[in-house]
Amino acid sequence: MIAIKNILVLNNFEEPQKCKKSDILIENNIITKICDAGQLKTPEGAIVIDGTKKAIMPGLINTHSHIPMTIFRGVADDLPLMDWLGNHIWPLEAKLDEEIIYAGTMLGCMEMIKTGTVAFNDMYFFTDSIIKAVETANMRCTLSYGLIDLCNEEKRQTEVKAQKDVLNSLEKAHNKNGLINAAVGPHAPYTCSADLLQHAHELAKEHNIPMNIHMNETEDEIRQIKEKTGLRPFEFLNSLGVFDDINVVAAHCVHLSDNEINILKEKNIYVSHNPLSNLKLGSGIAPIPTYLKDNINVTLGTDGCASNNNLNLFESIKACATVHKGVQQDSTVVKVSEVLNMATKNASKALNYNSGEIKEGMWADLVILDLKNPTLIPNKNIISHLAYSFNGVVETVIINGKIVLENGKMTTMDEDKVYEKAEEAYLNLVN
Ligand SMILES: C[C@H]1O[C@@H](n2cnc3c(O)ncnc32)[C@H](O)[C@@H]1O
Ligand SMILES: [Zn+2]
Repeated sequence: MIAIKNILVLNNFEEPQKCKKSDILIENNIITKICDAGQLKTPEGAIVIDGTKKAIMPGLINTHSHIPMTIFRGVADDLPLMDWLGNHIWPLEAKLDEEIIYAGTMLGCMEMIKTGTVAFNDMYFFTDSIIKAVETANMRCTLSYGLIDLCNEEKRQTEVKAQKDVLNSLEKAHNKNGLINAAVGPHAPYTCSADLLQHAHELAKEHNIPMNIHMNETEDEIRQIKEKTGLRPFEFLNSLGVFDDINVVAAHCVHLSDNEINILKEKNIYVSHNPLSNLKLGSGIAPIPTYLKDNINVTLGTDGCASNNNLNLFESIKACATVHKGVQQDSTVVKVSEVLNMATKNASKALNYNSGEIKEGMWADLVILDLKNPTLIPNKNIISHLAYSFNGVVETVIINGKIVLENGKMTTMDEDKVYEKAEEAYLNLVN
């Protein structure tokens, strides 16, 4: 049990004036009580956190990452997507092994936790190593294996077999404490055959799990699909039935026609907006204000550390809250509450979680901020600061009712060892 006393609860992004100091009780992995400050009787044996001069917010949820790619930080800067992937990232990924993946995932979990992220939706390879690291870190996640067949029948068969093993591992991991969840991850329309996309869709439906896919990131890939199929990517996948009856998290969604935006609406597709990756790779800027007007579900992601180059979701929040104002020359678009909801409750809905808000009965996935932080002062407008000024350095993080970061220190891992292993992994990757 954890009792948090006299803390400012940031549970209403729309009406910041209604946020007040309260006491919170966590039992097992659930928030069981929220009451006025001073009203909670501390249960015997509870860990007590004094929340004076602190605030608590829902933990952030990153809906698009490639967590082991922390090891790729800085390896291929200032290149466009296809050159970056084909000539730099994929050749290096051919050298990956279980140790590199484990080291990269440990570093990624540490970075996310220290910057207030409690859960992430990931697509990568070597899923067993990722599971091992995430279990050590005690993070919540939805993991998918990146399916790529480049329209080659032999490769498709290997991918289908690998996918089966991955789902078995993920099911076992999920059964331990529910922290690890499965998704299917066809990489993108330009790397997957129609058969592979349909196979992934069938699996998602059969297992009642989401699909995680890169969509319409660049004009170049859209041209490729149009040449091959006569249709734009969303139209092509829709014609295959790939969006039917499942939750789809579509990363990027930078360049969409009006008809494709209608497909987003009709099929209730969740957009994972990755503004910093799109800016760095020169891909473009997604029309988020249009999506918001159309009531499309928008969430936020970082993408991997070779295109961002960090996993601090507060940076993506600020980018999202500012870049669209500049592009549209309209400072009223993408409001603070909208962008904070993207990183919390919208993401929770996309991934079928019970978090993203601070309410009785919800999972205890929470982040405590020390208000004695220069980027949060004056302490008056904290919710505005979360979007525009906060540097992301959080004090305490609770995931599934367990304290994983305490006064800025990881409780689940030896930080120096993680840094050392990540340096070693980098050398093994590039040499
Ligand atoms: C899982 C595979 O996805 C690759 N990847 C990482 N970031 C991106 C991106 O922005 N667009 C397309 N593909 C991406 C990663 O390197 C793996 O190969
Ligand atoms: Zn990506």
